[in-house]
Amino acid sequence: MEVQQQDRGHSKCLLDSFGQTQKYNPPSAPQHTLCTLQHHHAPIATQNHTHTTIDHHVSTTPHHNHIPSMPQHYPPTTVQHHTPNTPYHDTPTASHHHISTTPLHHITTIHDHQKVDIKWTPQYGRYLVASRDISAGEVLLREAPLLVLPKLDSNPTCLSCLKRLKHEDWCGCGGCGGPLCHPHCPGTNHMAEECSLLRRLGLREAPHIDALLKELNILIGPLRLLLLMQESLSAKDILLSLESHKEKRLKMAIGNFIQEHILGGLRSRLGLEVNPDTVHHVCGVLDTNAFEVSLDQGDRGRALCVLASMMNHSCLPNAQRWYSEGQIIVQASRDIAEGCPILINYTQTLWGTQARATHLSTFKMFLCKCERCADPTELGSHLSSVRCRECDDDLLVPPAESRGHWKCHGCGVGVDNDTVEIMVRAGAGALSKLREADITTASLILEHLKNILGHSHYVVMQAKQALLHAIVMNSKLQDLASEDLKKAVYLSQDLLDLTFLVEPGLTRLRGLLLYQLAEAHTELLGRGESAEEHKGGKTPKDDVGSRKSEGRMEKSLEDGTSLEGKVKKKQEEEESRKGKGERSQVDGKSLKGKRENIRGEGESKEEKIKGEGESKEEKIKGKGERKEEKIKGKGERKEEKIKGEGESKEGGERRKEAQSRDVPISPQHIQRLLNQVKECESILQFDRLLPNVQDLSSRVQVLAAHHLHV
Ligand SMILES: C[S@@+](CC[C@H](N)C(=O)[O-])C[C@H]1O[C@@H](n2cnc3c(N)ncnc32)[C@H](O)[C@@H]1O
Repeated sequence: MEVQQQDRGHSKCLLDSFGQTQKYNPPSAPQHTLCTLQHHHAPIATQNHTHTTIDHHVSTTPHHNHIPSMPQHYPPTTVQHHTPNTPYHDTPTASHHHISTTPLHHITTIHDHQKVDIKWTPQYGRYLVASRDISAGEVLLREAPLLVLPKLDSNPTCLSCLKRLKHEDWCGCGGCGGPLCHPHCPGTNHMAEECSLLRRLGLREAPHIDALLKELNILIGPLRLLLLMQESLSAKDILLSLESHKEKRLKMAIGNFIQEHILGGLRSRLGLEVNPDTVHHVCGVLDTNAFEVSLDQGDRGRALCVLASMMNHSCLPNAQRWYSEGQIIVQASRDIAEGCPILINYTQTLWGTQARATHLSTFKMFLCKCERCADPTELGSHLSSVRCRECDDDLLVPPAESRGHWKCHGCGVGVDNDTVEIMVRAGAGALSKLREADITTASLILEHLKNILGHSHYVVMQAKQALLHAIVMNSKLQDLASEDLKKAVYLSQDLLDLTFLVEPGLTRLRGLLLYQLAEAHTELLGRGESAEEHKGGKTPKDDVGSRKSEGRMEKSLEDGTSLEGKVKKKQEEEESRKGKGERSQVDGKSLKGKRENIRGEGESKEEKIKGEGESKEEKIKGKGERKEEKIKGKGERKEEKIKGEGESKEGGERRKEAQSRDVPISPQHIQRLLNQVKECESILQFDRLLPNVQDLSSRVQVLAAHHLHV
């Protein structure tokens, strides 16, 4: 496709041949999606003028007990109020607010099997609920985004297909000079109107100037939204109805940034006459509602999906989203009963409570009050707890109140928040070095972090994840020592245990960990070796074993505070919660069967509870030994600290011993591996990793045929 100059004096965009009615309409999007909004065209402002006027008034001022106004030209429907059998207990039940949810409703009804409704409460705003019982793994909705945008960072990104480009390695659009991956890029996102406005930035004249690319990067999102609003009344109505937290943001640093750089940039650099209110609103809409997505080619971008953006947040979610073939897919990760909210995680599973709270209050303007946030131990995972330097044996647990002291369960010492923050910051600094680290470096950093923060902290867990990644994803497994492969097996099992507490269900993280576990195990089995199993055998002390430090180890399973106790309790809770779920049958399989699959790896509940590292009996026996070790070990540990080993000598030796011990391959090993790969394949069905999983699955079949003689 050739880039041509237009008569009017501004360039014709590469994508002109797609025509106006195709704008923002991803090729694979079904006809009945939001993209049909393009039928309602408003005239496009002429670009011959020095200033283009985009002047929308934002009428969505959030108000107490007042539902944000929605477009009027749709028949109003009644908002359903939340029923009290859900985590949203404070929902009003008496009052009846009326709201036109129709633009959103319109989207929900386009689906053959409508599974979601929209509800509203003053505290939570609008949110999606399941309109019938849903089983884990079910797809709840698919939606083509209204807009797709580059990710907010300074790297050049193809304006049309959003491919991330190497710094000097891109061609400039013949019109505006903006980055494109190829003159014939098949993407559909860089449109004529945008192209002619961006020309004023001067990228054609100075294409590789960092400052200009950064400017482009911050302006492109709001600009695309403003152009869409100008072009389509329906889109405008919908966008104005989305939450932006404009009023709150105006009082914050982000408000000043938008005023100065975005409003200023749109006006002075692109020559647009824009209403400040509208600009603040669209920026807020993007920050509040757009999802960061992994695009099909693997690059990151932002997608604004109207219906999916109605999902509220929980740090203990029951749903997750994927982006595949130009659509957002929302999938239940756990069973969801009719009327219950569909909740996704706006943050990361492996972040501690303070990190999650900072993100949510800064970018999403709310404080999460979920079960995990309310529990200082984070559901027994101790992801935020740090190593107590005083007694060296136990963990400092965060205070229930934000101002209180962190308390050690073992020696009772109290430490203030600032001290802990310094420790965490020191640890988090080391994490950045882990991104591209090789196995040796990643192992060293992990040991260093354990030494600073203890074994359970989220920074340490992220380091474990990075080491696992370095072993399984960044290396040729055939070239690795069996030691490293066994390490990968232990790390993935440890992280799987953690997800059972803080992210139960059929989640991407579980799928990824199962994949990594199975890859490492398959390579080992191919060598005629096996890793010491998590259940049945003992896990090395520095992994699951040591996450329950001595103090906590002394607690029995029954009191529910040890890791096993939590896991057991969780399983029991799931069991009783699922009692009702038994009635629902999917593919002839009971939910119980599914649950076993979730908990997975083909083992019985009994095995799981008892098998997470050691039997109860061993624990009781171990108690005495540990006490003894504790007394005698103080001196040793001091010495070890100086040496900076970060784990007890015995622990290290036990780990090495466990890793190098020959474990005979049994049919159970093979069966478990088959189950893991099968589960992983079903979890990652929308993930870009799927081809790798399918390849692994074939290799496991061959291995199974060999070992099971089938
Ligand atoms: C993507 S929107 C979700 C839809 C939104 N509730 C609405 O009415 O438009 C994100 C916003 O929803 C609200 N929200 C989401 N999860 C919440 C939660 N767990 N508690 C309180 N507010 C929440 C916050 O205002 C947040 O900025």
